[in-house]
Formats: sequence, structure tokens, C-alpha cells
Amino acid sequence: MTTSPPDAAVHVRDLRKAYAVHEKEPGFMGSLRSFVSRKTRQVEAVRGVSFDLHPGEVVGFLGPNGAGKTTTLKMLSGLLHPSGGEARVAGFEPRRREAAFLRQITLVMGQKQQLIWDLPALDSFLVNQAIYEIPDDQYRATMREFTDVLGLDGILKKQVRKLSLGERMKCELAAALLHRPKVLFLDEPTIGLDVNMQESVRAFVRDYNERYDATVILTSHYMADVTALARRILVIDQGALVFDGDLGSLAGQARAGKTIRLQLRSPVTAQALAAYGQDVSVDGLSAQLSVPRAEVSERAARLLADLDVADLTVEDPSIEAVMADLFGHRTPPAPALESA
Ligand SMILES: Nc1ncnc2c1ncn2[C@@H]1O[C@H](COP(=O)(O)OP(=O)(O)OP(=O)(O)O)[C@@H](O)[C@H]1O
Repeated sequence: MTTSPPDAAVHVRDLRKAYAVHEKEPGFMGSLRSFVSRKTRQVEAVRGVSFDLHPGEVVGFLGPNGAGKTTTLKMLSGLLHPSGGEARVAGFEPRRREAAFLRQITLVMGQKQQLIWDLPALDSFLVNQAIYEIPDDQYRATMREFTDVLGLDGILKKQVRKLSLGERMKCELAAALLHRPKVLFLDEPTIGLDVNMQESVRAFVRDYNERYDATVILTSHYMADVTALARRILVIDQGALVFDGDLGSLAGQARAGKTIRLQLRSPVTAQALAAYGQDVSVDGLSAQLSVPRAEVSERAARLLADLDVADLTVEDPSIEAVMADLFGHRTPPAPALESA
């Protein structure tokens, strides 16, 4: 058993989870056979994950579908017992689900709801106040603050079933954070929301993180969430951590080249630009193309020499492009890329 760094908000060592899955052959006879002799298969959802987060750190937890993100977050919040390894969150062992631990954490799952459907959100807030034994003055202060940052005015007294998805998600977040947890597990908190609502949720999480120095693990399929909130990225693939580092070096792992953006003084055809790079697009006097990272300076110098360029900028590939590069193929487990 290893010791966790004394100041770690989240400490994970060699964490594992295998699910036992019952296998059934198709059809009626298959059902009968599996009734008599049940076959089970182990699905290794998480296979020895290790990382430490310090208090106040916000990390993006990324990976393709089925990589093991939700399973990891459920183990860290004590909803699932690990099959092996060690986890400590805010100094507690999550699987014990002690009341003092539950007061320190929250798990928000964008796809699940905790608000009572037929009642106004305010009633669910009061239930949470009672469950978490939040003193009245703290409850009022937190409600004022959340109402302000999330714009909850006018929606708290409406039946939850009558709220829009975005309004409901704001109330879900407020309910989940009312007890001012220090460690937030946010699993797809912006799923299905429109761009403005996604931005409100991001602003709220950012504000909460700064105000309470809360540690946040965030999974999202919207890369804008991750780039706006997290500096450090953990990438999990087929149950194993394949990257732990900053956004910039994640971009460096991908085959995707850099993007050169051009503002031109006189028009150029896409065909002419194809001589300098790939994925060329031209829109009036603006153009962009992708070039291999090792050849950025040489291609940029050629473009400046050959064309009438007013402005030229070089950008890293988008994180979507990086993830598509890393996981678009879906072949055998990816090799370990980097451990920072
Ligand atoms: N209750 C369960 N029983 C059996 N297998 C499960 C169970 N829950 C998850 N799995 C399997 O474990 C693996 C990891 O699933 P998990 O939900 O943790 O992935 P994820 O990274 O959160 O995926 P997504 O991005 O699609 O939500 C998948 O192969 C999934 O099918």
C-alpha cells in the first residue's frame, strides 16, 4: 500500500474495476441454456489507473466511448467498489461512504437527474439542506450566490418537469453544490445544452472553483468545456491512462499538423495553396491549411515569400482533431504515450 501525498485532494493508485457480465446465447434455446448453466465474462473497465490531484486543480478526463471514465468517477465517489488498487478523496476512502466524505464531494452526471420531477427545484434544495445539515445562514448565502451566478431567478419555483433542459441542468448543479463540496466529479455536465447554456455552466464551475478552491474532474464530449476549464488533461483508453499532461503537449502527441491561417491581399485558389499543405480551405481573402509540425517554419517562409500575405498565424490543431487522431482508428489498445 502506497502513502498518498499529504496534500492530495484525490489520490489514485493502480485503481481497477472488472464487471462480471452474464453471457447469453441468442434465442429461446440460448435463454434456456443460460438458465441452466450461467456463463460469466469479466469486463475490465478500469485496469490500473494512477494519478494525484492537488486541491483546487481542475482536470479534463477524456477518452473515447467506453474508455472507463464514468466507472472511475463512480469509484471515486464511492458508488462502485473497486476490484483492486487504492483511492483516497479529500483524505477519505470513497468505498466507505462516510457522512463526512459525502459532505466533501459531489457527483454530477449530465445524463441522470437528482431533482424531484414533480416539485419545484426549491423543494429539492430544501431536502438537500436537510440531508447535508446545511445551516440556514450558509444555505441562504449559497442560494444568493448561485442564483446570481447561474441566473436562477424565476425558475426555482417552477415544477422541474416544466423547465427547459438548460434550466434544469442549472438547478441540478446548484442542488449538487449546495453543500459546498471540495471535490467535484462532473460527468458530461453540459451534455445536450445549447452553446450559451454550456458557457453559463462553464462560468459557474470556474467561479465555484476559484471561490472555494475546489478540485474538479470533468468529463465532456464538448472540448470547449475542457479547454476553457482545465489545464491538465488525463486521457483514458480501454481502461488505462494513456496521457497525463497539459493541453499543449497532448496536441504534440497527435499526428495532426499545425494550422496556418492566412489573411491575403490578393486572392489565391485552393489549388495553388495545395502545394504548401493539406486540408486547404479558402474563403475570399482568408485561407487556412494544415502543415506537418516539423515543417511549419519552412512552409510559412515559403508562403510569405510567394504570396501577398497581410497576416499569417500558426495554431495547434483543435483538441477534437487530436482526439480523432488518437482514437479515430479504434484498433488494439493504444500504447502509453506520456506520463507527466
Ligand atoms: N454495469 C456494468 N456492467 C458491465 N459492464 C459495464 C458496466 N458499466 C460499464 N461497463 C463497461 O465498462 C466499460 C467502461 O464503461 P464506462 O461507462 O466507464 O466508460 P466511459 O468512458 O464513461 O464511456 P462513455 O464516454 O461512453 O460514457 C465499457 O466497456 C462498458 O461497456
